[in-house]
Amino acid sequence: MAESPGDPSAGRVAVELRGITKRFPGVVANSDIHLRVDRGTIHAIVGENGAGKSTLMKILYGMYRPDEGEILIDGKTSTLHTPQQAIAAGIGMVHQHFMLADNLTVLENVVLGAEKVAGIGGRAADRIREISAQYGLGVDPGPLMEELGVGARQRVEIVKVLYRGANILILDEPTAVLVPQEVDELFGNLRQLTRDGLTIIFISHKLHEVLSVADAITVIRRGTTVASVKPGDVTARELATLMVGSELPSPETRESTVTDEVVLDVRDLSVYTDTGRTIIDDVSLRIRRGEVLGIAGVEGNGQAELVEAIMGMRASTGTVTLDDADITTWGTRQRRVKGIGYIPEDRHRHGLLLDAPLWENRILGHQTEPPNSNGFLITSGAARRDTERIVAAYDVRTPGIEVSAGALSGGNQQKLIVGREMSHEPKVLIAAHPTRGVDVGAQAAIWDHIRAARRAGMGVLLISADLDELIGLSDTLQVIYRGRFVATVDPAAVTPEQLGLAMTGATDDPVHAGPSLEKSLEKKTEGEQA
Ligand SMILES: Nc1ncnc2c1ncn2[C@@H]1O[C@H](COP(=O)(O)OP(=O)(O)OP(=O)(O)O)[C@@H](O)[C@H]1O
Repeated sequence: MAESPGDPSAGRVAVELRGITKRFPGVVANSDIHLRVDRGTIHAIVGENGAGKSTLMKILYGMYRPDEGEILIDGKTSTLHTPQQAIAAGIGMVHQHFMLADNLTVLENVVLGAEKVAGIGGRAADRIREISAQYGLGVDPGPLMEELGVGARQRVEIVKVLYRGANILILDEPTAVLVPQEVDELFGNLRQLTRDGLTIIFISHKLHEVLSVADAITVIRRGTTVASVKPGDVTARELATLMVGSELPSPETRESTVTDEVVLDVRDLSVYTDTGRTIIDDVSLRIRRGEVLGIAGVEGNGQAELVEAIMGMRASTGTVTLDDADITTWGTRQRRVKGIGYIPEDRHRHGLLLDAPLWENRILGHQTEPPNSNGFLITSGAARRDTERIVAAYDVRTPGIEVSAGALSGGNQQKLIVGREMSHEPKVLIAAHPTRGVDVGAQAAIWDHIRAARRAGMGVLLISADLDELIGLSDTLQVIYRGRFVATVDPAAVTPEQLGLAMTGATDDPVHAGPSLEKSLEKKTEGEQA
């Protein structure tokens, strides 16, 4: 339907959704959604886990067909039944998990699949430079993707959708993987894009960021739009209340529960690529009972490899001791049974079987442990009952434990994994981004669970891109840069900005410069031997 003549908003509304409803078996994911996004603005979509944000964005990008409702782009009713149709209508999606191939150049990645739109080779490279210059994105078509950091990769994703002619960009939690400086840069880029008339729609759980960058905010709750607000009119607290009906939590942990008993001792760990490049360079760490050791670093500096080596998923040199056992040569399963819990960074590759029901996912990785097994056989009744318990204790929003894990919203998948790993009362929890993608309410609940387990003596290795979380939960903080620990930071004295700076390799700031843990470990070891 065309807009009515004389409508004062004529030409201003880039996207209008009228009465969008989308049902999945047992769930109404979107129910009578109404949304108006003005052209040339940044519009944030917020809401608790499972509220229906991703579903709505997938409808707008042509990945799902709505059961009811109408989509208007620039005032015209549009049929968006495939991403191709959405792209033709000027809509682009910047995914959170970058869809870029590491072994190709920026040019190749941008052009991939779009050759028909703008040609290839020199012409395409020129066009990339042009787009990059127009919006101040600083993207050069030449380098290989693997040479680029996270912020730069995200800008390549943005160039990629602009190259395909998008003027409405959807970003799914774009800041989840960025350090504060990169977040500022991204927001600068987004503002530049809107100044040039583009429209940005983004999903976020970080309410302070939403308030600082958005021109308008729409709140979705239980599948429907419950409020549309201007950032100047609400506080983060009010926004949280609109979303989840609870107040903003704080990760701050005041009491210390650190003991003298070392539970995990990693010495001289190195990891190499197949071609012999060093990814982890002689790293040592110790975690004591009741201690959270946080690792801060820009993504891609070796934290993923460090975790995988400690879990026995990746070949490494050095030694790993858990309690009194040298587990250096043990497989991943044995390490889990001995008491290492693992919340993986990539929940789809390492954490869940998306096609399997929730209760089978409860068993995953813990096949030989109670309540999943009696030592010989899988005890599915007990596993089912325990899944019900986890669903209740961790507030996993699901129609039941028989639905497949892939049908849960991202945040609810994460809650299931955290619940499963905590259920086995691990001695050590290796937690990579434990609250990534979960809403403020669930985040507080996960922090509480981690704090309680720490009080009971669990040691935690925490990797997180959320610097407030790292600073708030950690007893000790190490900064990892290019595969090495480059600084030890006191979480009680550092600000997120200072920590962000340290993560980029700067070491002249008095707050984070200090003796490295490796050095202090060496000293301690010498003392012990003497
Ligand atoms: N493919 C699917 N099949 C069945 N149910 C689904 C599917 N995708 C989503 N759902 C359900 O629809 C509801 C909305 O999910 P959606 O992913 O849109 O939430 P969200 O707001 O993006 O959550 P999060 O913040 O956790 O990412 C949830 O109850 C979810 O379980």
